[in-house]
Amino acid sequence: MLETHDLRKVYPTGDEALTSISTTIEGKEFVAMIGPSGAGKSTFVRCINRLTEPTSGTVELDGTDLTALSSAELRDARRNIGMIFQEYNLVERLTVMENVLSGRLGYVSNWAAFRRKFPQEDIELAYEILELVGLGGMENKRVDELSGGQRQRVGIARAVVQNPKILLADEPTSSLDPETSHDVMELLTDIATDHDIPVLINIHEVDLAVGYADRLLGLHDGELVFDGTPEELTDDTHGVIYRGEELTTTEAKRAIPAGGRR
Ligand SMILES: Nc1ncnc2c1ncn2[C@@H]1O[C@H](COP(=O)(O)OP(=O)(O)OP(=O)(O)O)[C@@H](O)[C@H]1O
Repeated sequence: MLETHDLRKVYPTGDEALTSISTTIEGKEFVAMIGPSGAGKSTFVRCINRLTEPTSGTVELDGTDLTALSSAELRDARRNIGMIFQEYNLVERLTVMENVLSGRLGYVSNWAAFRRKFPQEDIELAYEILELVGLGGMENKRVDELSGGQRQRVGIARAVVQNPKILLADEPTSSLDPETSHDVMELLTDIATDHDIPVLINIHEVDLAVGYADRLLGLHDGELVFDGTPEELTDDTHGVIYRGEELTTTEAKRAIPAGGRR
């Protein structure tokens, strides 16, 4: 279970990207964070694994406060957090298999990691996950020979091979065409369900969020102003998230978290 308490981020420029975000994500939930450009979606996702250092507040993963860890401890803890990036963050000149296995680097000794020697069971797991993401038989292809959608599948496979406790995705569909975006969202849904891993993504396309997520978190100006199901995203709540409007109906107010805009 992931829990954030009063998570706040102020960048050195003085921009307050997150005000005080408290929320919980658990089970096999597929959660999509939505909101206008600059609302703080990316900052929130990146604060969870401290790719961006939060200014204050805590992030607990299964009871461990990640914000209190030393950098060595954080390296170990990050094994539990799979991360999928907008621009894939793959090593282009390496093969699909080498990229996927890099998700196991945190589990092998430094020497084995240096020599890229992985146990047989890691290799078998990687094959299994490549099948799962629809890349069976492509393990020896170089990543720079793949399409954007295939690259993102490699990125997803690399995150899943870690056996993480949560999967985070920072704009996983932004670089993809609409059809491929649907495929990737479907894949993430299947992973949440079949692997029992909660998935948290931040996403621009509201229709994709509504079509696939179990739950939506709406950010406006660094404030969590909506926490509800896709069905609860009405014109009214949409206005709260995207235009900072006040709520007018009681139905909409039900979907606003404690501490959020009322
Ligand atoms: N490295 C940074 N240094 C200073 N300010 C930053 C930095 N990164 C983000 N910000 C600011 O923090 C706020 C939130 O940015 P963030 O990228 O988290 O929003 P977002 O909702 O993900 O936006 P988008 O949908 O456009 O990617 C914005 O005002 C942005 O300008």
